[in-house]
Amino acid sequence: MGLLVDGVWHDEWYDTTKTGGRFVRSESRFRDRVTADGSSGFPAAAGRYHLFVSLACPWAHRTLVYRALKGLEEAITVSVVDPLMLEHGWAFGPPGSDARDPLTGARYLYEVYLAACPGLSGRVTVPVLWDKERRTIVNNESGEIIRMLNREFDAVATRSVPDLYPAELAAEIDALNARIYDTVNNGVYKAGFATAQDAYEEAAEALFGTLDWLEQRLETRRYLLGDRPTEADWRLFTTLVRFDAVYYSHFKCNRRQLRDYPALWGYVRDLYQTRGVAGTVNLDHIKRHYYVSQRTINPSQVVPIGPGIDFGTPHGRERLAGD
Ligand SMILES: N[C@@H](CCC(=O)N[C@@H](CS)C(=O)NCC(=O)O)C(=O)O
Repeated sequence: MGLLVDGVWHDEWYDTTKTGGRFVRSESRFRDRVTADGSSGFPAAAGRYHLFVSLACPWAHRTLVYRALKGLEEAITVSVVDPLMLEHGWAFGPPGSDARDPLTGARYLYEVYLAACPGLSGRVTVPVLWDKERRTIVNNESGEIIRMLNREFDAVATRSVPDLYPAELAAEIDALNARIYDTVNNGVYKAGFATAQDAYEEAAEALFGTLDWLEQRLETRRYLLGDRPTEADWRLFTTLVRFDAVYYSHFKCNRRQLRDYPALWGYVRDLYQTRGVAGTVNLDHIKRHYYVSQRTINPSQVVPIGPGIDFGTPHGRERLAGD
């Protein structure tokens, strides 16, 4: 865990002293776009772009879900970092190894950031969308990368899926995303990284307020916006699939488990069983990343043995008509 300051890596944990014990996520730095027509300077093409991901990370996971849904596995290559994020940040091999990323030769992800921008200051996060031709980072904001994967790569996608951000639903998706980002996707981190009781309680109460609200919504709708999944569902999915294994215990989000919510529990299994998605979920990386890397929360670095979760059991949600 750490960050770059003027191109030099510093090993330090998030500083919450100036924010009343509250975790404040920093803005992503690289915000260019790949476009189908190339007007942005980054034209969509098979084999040109690469994703750096962690299988543990819910933000990176979004990009892997889209890549699988759209059949972009051949067109967009991937490097997976080691699940442990320790003193050098994300690394391409386990601690102490000399493993290097086959594409860039880097040992640590911060070297990839420095290749794109020497002298950079800021956090080194996954996912990263990398352009092999210009040898630079196009974008490191998952919400933007999935929008590109949704539309811009259609000429090279091998599976056709309905638009996940259709114009007629865009406003509703944006509104759902805003609440879900603040209280659920980032909400679990705000609860888990809080270093003050009030900051923790505020985040945890808001999180369960939204989960109760989503539970009600999903009692009558198969997906958040009706009878087919959209971007809002996939953004929620990557947090929910980690909930009982890490957020419930490690991040103290323990008023209820996901499995105590009948609709949400069926919903997450429904999404998990969507073609291609199960292969993007790696509970071993997820558990090891959080429990071992985040030593301020779990100093012993012991990884719990449970819970036993089977996302493959029948969910019965086909019977729900959209509204
Ligand atoms: N806003 C970013 C957030 C990505 C992010 O925070 N990723 C985490 C992993 S779950 C990370 O790499 N953290 C490293 C750090 O904060 O130093 C996105 O959605 O792409």
